[in-house]
Amino acid sequence: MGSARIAVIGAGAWGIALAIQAARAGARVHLWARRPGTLSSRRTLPRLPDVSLPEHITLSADMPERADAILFAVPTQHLRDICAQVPPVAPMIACCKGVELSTCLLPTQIMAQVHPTVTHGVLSGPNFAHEIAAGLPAASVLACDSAAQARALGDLLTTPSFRLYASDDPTGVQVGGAAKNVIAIAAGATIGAGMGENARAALMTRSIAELGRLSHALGGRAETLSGLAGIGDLILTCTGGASRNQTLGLALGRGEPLKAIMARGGGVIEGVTTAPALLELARTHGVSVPIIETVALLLEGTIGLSDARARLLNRPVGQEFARHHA
Ligand SMILES: NC(=O)c1ccc[n+]([C@@H]2O[C@H](COP(=O)([O-])OP(=O)(O)OC[C@H]3O[C@@H](n4cnc5c(N)ncnc54)[C@H](O)[C@@H]3O)[C@@H](O)[C@H]2O)c1
Ligand SMILES: O=P(O)(O)OC[C@H](O)CO
Repeated sequence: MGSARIAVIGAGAWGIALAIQAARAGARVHLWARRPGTLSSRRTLPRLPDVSLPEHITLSADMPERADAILFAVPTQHLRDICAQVPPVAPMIACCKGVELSTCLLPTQIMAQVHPTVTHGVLSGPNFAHEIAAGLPAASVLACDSAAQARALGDLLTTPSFRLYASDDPTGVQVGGAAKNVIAIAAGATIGAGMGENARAALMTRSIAELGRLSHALGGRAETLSGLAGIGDLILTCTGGASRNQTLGLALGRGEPLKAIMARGGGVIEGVTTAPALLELARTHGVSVPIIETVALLLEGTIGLSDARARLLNRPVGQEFARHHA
């Protein structure tokens, strides 16, 4: 059998990094861009200034006609529209991290509605695009309903520097990927407002309980949140300086208005649209998510920073882990 054919849909920072990684793993790569424009001529993106797209990666505004796997690296809010333009010729893997605001659906659920006949999976974990593009060591998770299918798809992208672990819990993996962006906004705001690193560590740790409850209520597993797509990505996004979500939180914590921060651009900041969607999802399932709720209220302007701080600090202090009853 010849080399695998991988289609990457979306030529932003993450799409380019994934295309480079797929080529590094030996695949023939078709990278779809909405507007190839200057990327075609210069083979580089302002958001990834040290990276140039290898010539053997095909960059095109045409959708792929054949592939062994199709990776979607587009903003979650546009996944449905873009997915509908892609022919269902291969398993589809969501590489975006978020929840659709209009439906409260996770990326694989959106893809399953649009193209019910193909396999759906998700790739998520602690991965900054510029480091993956540079070939620095990293690990991530590829989840499908079937672990064997996840393993087979993961093998298409795995190299010694990019270790893809298989999971059969796409729901837990997607809750982790979506929610860590919201928690990173809170973590940034904690630091920006001068509350200190102890506070940030407490917030990150307590969020794991929140995300575990949500995953469980949606049919996923709480333990998935202790893996790469949960705690792993939470650590990276809440503490790594390159995170857009954390950077937005830092500015909010310093008192900058959301509108002014968003006007600066700098790429998609998924936590802003995901916070209200996750909150609605949690309310629908009767799950208590105080950190996510506080971020959502802060972003919509219903509460200010001092109210946000008070909401979290004035909650009753309970038992850290409730004993499980048989
Ligand atoms: N950048 C990272 O380090 C990284 C890592 C892992 C996952 N992700 C996830 O990947 C997804 C994409 O992030 P990114 O960093 O590549 O973003 P980016 O801002 O670099 O690029 C966004 C991409 O979406 C496309 N796009 C923008 N608006 C659109 C619209 N209206 N309709 C259709 N397409 C549109 C752009 O053309 C571009 O290809 C997000 O869900 C993000 O959370 C990013
Ligand atoms: O820059 P962020 O905050 O969107 O985070 C990027 C990746 O999701 C980190 O895994």
